[in-house]
Amino acid sequence: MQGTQGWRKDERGTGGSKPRFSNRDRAPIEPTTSRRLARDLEPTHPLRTNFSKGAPAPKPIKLDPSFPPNLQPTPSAFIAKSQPKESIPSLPFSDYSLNPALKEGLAKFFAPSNPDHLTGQPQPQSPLPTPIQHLSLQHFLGSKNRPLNKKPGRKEVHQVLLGSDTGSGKTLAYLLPLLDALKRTDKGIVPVPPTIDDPTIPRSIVLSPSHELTRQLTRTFKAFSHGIKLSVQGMSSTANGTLKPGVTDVLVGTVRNLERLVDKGVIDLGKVEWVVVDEADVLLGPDFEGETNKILDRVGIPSPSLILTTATIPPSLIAHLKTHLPDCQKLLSPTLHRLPIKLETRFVPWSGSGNKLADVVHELRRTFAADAMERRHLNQTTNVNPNVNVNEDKSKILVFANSPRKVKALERMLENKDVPVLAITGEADDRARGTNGRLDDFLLQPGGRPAPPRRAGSAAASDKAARVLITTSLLSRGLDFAPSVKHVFLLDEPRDILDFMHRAGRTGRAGRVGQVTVFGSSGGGGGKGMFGRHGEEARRKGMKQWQRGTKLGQELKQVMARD
Ligand SMILES: Nc1ncnc2c1ncn2[C@@H]1O[C@H](COP(=O)(O)OP(=O)(O)OP(=O)(O)O)[C@@H](O)[C@H]1O
Repeated sequence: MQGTQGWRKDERGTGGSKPRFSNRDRAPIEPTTSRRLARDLEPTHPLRTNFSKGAPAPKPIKLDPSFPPNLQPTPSAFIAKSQPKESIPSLPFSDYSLNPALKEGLAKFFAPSNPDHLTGQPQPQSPLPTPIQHLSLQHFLGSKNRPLNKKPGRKEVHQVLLGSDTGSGKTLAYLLPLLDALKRTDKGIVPVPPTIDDPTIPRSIVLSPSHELTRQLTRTFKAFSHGIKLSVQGMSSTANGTLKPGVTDVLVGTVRNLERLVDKGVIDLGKVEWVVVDEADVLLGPDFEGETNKILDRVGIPSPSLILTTATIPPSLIAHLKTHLPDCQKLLSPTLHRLPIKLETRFVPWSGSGNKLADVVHELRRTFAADAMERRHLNQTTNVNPNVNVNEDKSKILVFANSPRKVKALERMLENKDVPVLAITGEADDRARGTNGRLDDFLLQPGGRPAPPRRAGSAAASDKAARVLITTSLLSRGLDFAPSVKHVFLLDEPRDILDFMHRAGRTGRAGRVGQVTVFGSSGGGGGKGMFGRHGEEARRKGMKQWQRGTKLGQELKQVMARD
């Protein structure tokens, strides 16, 4: 099983990064040493500012009529809780006051379904909670060391922001306390069996920005819901036929789908006790804020608990919190706004041949060849189980382009060269049809199990497995890609620093090694893109200096300082 190997040392056993070389004998790619992009910015993060009790009274806050009355700011605004100064302890999951069924669920979730592909050895059991999981579990549930002082019979209402880097386990950080709370307040009474015309009445809703993420989150929830005997439904498609009527404990869906079905009367939000806004920087950002607010507005219970999760905190989210959720507690892991620890960044200049796509294809092939050599070397030097088919774990590459046109162009080129490829853009017809289809070959399934088999005889089943997925930012949010996705290629420079972090963060997840390759950055020397001339500088001086000197670093600084 690959998915649950936890935060352990370099899996390749290579002892860290080594100098890599770009294609066709061009300039060497600098080894990257550290990925902590914003190390020196951390202390100035506005959300880390502690407002002591004696601080001057906050200015009056403007109310926003588009926001639900129950979530309007209150006079106690801006009394932000300070972050714990001590380092995050690493208690096992068993030390938190978590429902026993969830503890069992965790053991199963992390239990190896297969021995390690390469060695055939059993994999390490139950990893420790990640920092954000610790912060969340301690906040919501308490632990043996620091039990919570809960007043019996008093309704708990939470407003919490969970902020942590990509791939750091934010899903479980909210899933566990949510299911625990739903179980505690579950009355377990079904008064009258619902009829087919009755609406679906969720006790909690989990909002996600895309169908693909909705399906993946639903699977993760289902991995736990059976043991704890709670019901979970996912709005996996735009059709509403799959939703069961009556009370459901968790409903996962995109904001658009949810809004549509609430309008149609298929879903009734009158009993929602908990709202989770996953990818809160997007869903409460300019593109989705209106729709998300409308949903929050229609939640019937006056003060539902609210959990926001994010890997990046842009100014828009800071502004939203200040205006609408001033009492929201910020649980921020020390790794927030950093690239994952084992993610290596490379720059590959264009060859100057005028055919950029050919350069990309060349780099794809070079990368696959390098991975194959590495695997062969590993096979020879480690105790490989002869019964294991090492081909199963061939590496995959996720390519991001900025436009569907470019996605299509690269897809055509790869197909012409007989490279099996999967291309997904927002325009793809089948995105809304209820399954992730071939995308599942690239995604991690709960507990690291292999992707569900396709129906025999279907076109997808007979396809040669694709090892290249090309997409736009559509798939850059929240999706948990399989460990075999070892590389992310950025065909175009991302629009901004936050986009870069989300795209790059699809690999190097859960403490694994990964590599992000940025094309064209060091070739031009004066480019307008995010990396621009700093790419050249990076190549010359190495990554360390680049982190301090680039637009990337400056943008991040501005994001932090603006507030
Ligand atoms: N305590 C843990 N130890 C080891 N692996 C874990 C742990 N908790 C979660 N994981 C695994 O880490 C991976 C990433 O988790 P998850 O998708 O929740 O990250 P995330 O922080 O939500 O990322 P993103 O910001 O990209 O949405 C998952 O495969 C998950 O199973």
